[in-house]
Amino acid sequence: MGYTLCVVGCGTMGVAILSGVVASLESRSPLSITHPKWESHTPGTSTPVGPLDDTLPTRFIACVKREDSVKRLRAVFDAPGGLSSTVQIVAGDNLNAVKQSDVVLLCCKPQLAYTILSEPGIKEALDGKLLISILAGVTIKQITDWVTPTTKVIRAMPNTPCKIREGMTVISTLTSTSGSGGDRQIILNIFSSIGRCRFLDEKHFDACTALSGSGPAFACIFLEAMADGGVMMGLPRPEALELAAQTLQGAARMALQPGAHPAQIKDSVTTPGGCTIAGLLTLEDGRVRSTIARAIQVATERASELGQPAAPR
Ligand SMILES: NC(=O)C1=CN([C@@H]2O[C@H](COP(=O)(O)OP(=O)(O)OC[C@H]3O[C@@H](n4cnc5c(N)ncnc54)[C@H](OP(=O)(O)O)[C@@H]3O)[C@@H](O)[C@H]2O)C=CC1
Ligand SMILES: O=C(O)[C@@H]1CCC=N1
Repeated sequence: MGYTLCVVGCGTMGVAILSGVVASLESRSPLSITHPKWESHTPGTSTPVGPLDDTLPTRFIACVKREDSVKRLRAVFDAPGGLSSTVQIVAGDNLNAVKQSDVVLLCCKPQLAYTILSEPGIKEALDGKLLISILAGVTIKQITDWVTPTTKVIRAMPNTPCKIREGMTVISTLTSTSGSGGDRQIILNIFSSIGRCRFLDEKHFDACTALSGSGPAFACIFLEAMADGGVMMGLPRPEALELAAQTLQGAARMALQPGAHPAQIKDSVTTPGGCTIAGLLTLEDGRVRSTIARAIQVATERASELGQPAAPR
């Protein structure tokens, strides 16, 4: 019942995904999370208290490189409401973790993927398992070439709001077999528990990486700039940030309503001769639309380079 999910390279995104998935499981009732065991540690308890289907993880392992990072993750997971009892954290032992897992989430830097997958025994430990890569710029074909043919390689592009279960994840599978049946359900269950998720052809992945993967950073620049404007006009900083963040959230939620369109939302705010049109014209004078759109274009082009060997300079 349930399965073990291992995050290899548990940094910013690994933490975001694990936090979201475990929080999602904890919000279900009755809940069954297996407290992890590790060879050199006292075995933890495993006390399922209710039914779970096989497409949900019940045990979690987070792998990092440095002992320092174990401490850092402990601080994250030991925080009030943290996940210390449900997530086993290990440094420098990817092989053991992968061996004990059914599904592996690869969350290291793109340039480390080959090195990690080439560690002795890893390929064999991945035999027949689901390997989900969130690496920017590294293709399914590249990863497939680095593992054995029985490993089912999936590509996903999540974003940091997964941490609060407001993520956007795009998923791609190269073949119908690697994304079929139970596997598809496993992937959907992981990523739909931490936000929205949709399947898209891999050819769109670099654009998705730029738009939704990098997007929280771009959105926060806009958010900060709005708040700065409020501060310039005398608003206290905390209130300015709250107003900006909630306004962006509200507008985004309206845009996600069925049949909604951002132009219609904009127009509905824009009273003829009013203050909104005055502000909008200033934004247009600053070429805000093409600047933002070009940022996505440039980020897409850069994403496509990330999985490639560095060109000589
Ligand atoms: N940041 C983002 O918003 C997004 C990132 N991505 C992709 O996610 C991936 C991770 O990004 P991010 O989370 O920001 O990166 P981080 O640098 O925060 O995390 C990388 C992690 O990999 C660990 N690591 C390094 N070497 C090894 C190793 N040999 N074995 C196991 N773990 C190792 C590091 O451990 P240690 O701390 O010990 O060094 C670190 O915890 C990237 O490929 C990126 O393209 C995708 C979508 C969004
Ligand atoms: O900046 C990056 O390369 C990663 C990928 C998407 C978000 N962060």
